[in-house]
Amino acid sequence: MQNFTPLDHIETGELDLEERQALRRVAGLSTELQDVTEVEYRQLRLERVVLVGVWTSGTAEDAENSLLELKLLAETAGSEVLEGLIQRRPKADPATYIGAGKALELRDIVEASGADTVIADGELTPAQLRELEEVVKVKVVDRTMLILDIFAQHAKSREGKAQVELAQLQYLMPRLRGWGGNLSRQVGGRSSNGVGVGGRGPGETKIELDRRRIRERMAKLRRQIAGMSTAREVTRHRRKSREVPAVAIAGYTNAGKSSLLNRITGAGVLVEDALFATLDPTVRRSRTADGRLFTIADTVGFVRHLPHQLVEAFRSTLEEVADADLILHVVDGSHPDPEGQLAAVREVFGTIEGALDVPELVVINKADAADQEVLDRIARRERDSVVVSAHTGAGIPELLELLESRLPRLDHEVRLLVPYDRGDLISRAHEEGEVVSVEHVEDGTILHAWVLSSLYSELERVAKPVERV
Ligand SMILES: Nc1nc2c(ncn2[C@@H]2O[C@H](COP(=O)(O)OP(=O)(O)OP(=O)(O)O)[C@@H](O)[C@H]2O)c(=O)[nH]1
Ligand SMILES: [Mg+2]
Repeated sequence: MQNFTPLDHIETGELDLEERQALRRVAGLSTELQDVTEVEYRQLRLERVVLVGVWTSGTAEDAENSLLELKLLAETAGSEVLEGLIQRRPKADPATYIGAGKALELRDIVEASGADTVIADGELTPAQLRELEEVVKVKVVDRTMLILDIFAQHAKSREGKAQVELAQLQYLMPRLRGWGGNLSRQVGGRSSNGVGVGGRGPGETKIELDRRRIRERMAKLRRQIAGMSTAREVTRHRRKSREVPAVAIAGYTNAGKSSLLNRITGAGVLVEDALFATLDPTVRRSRTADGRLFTIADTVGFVRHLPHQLVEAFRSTLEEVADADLILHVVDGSHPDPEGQLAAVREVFGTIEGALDVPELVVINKADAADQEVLDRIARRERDSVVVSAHTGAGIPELLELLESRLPRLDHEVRLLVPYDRGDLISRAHEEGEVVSVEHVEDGTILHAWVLSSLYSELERVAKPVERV
């Protein structure tokens, strides 16, 4: 087939399929179907998809990587990928995304493979979606919709859910007119109660809402999100004012950010070989070898062409990164294109105010599975980097050492008599600083410790210097 490059290694594994069918059978026996969560319900719907991409620039390898990532995204959303096709052309066809002739070929492939959905590797205009759908005769979903869908499946917290819904509505708004009479089929999926890929969240029940009501809903969500991020800001401010240094783990999705957090803190954070396993930032407290307290936060993963609606909606979460004292930028050294991942993440950093000013330490992860040559190549390019494996623990001591050397130091030594009614200051010295000794005497506690400047100035105000200790 001229111009169309099938990717034969894109087939979904047999085991995967078996697992899914097993899941389907067991769940189907249950009489409590209405009780299963939306995510579980979603897994009952096995979707068979064909992927299609337009390759306009870059190498053939880039194009393949992009489609392989789309395959992972599709599988993360619960689909079974039947085939992947790429068309080389100077730019996407304004009418049908791929060329008209290729659209017909695609229709034949869809028919022959029994696919029920086509996923296009880009953001399509409403008209392109509609026209391609008319040719191929099955639902067409684009990359943006797919990512929004995954986020909708994974959002757990109230804030995360609100952020995703806002992003979905933003995506939907300009498409309301374009889809016209097709709207309910488009948004609601293919069956009457369908929540297929791209159909979750603002689906059926909201279709009847007119634009004005959607706008109202969006305004309400924005207010809610603003309220929730205020609460977070208060927490963050409190953390800041106590001068506990903050480390943020950021990076491409599936790079191993949560695994690294677990390795460093022993926190039981969900690790999954899935994209966007983490949507709600987890903050943990940890200590350096010399006892200094710091916080370390896991964050939502980034992906190439992260829908701008999502960047917007998740801004408050991403600001966590801009506020940190240090960013651990995790990259998967075993990925075919780690440099591309680093660049994609930095592009998102560029859109968050202040994020580029935060010192960044590149953590090249999955050393156990990566090519030594590739590891060396990245390490040469990224001068401020360390090679680790969250799995085996290799390189973690070096990482911690680097991390410690980058955190604000406890550079004030105090020997003070703290009055008994200020026991809180003693607790803080234990929490934030390094206590050498405490001794209880008649009129207070004699504290000998190393502390940060904030606590130092407060101690200076209320405590009396002592000679001995
Ligand atoms: N071989 C190998 N695999 C790893 C390593 N670290 C993480 N992984 C695997 O990579 C996958 C993703 O790990 P996570 O820690 O969930 O990655 P994440 O960056 O938090 O991913 P998202 O939250 O989805 O963005 C899992 O299957 C991990 O087991 C490593 O050092 N070596
Ligand atoms: Mg994670």
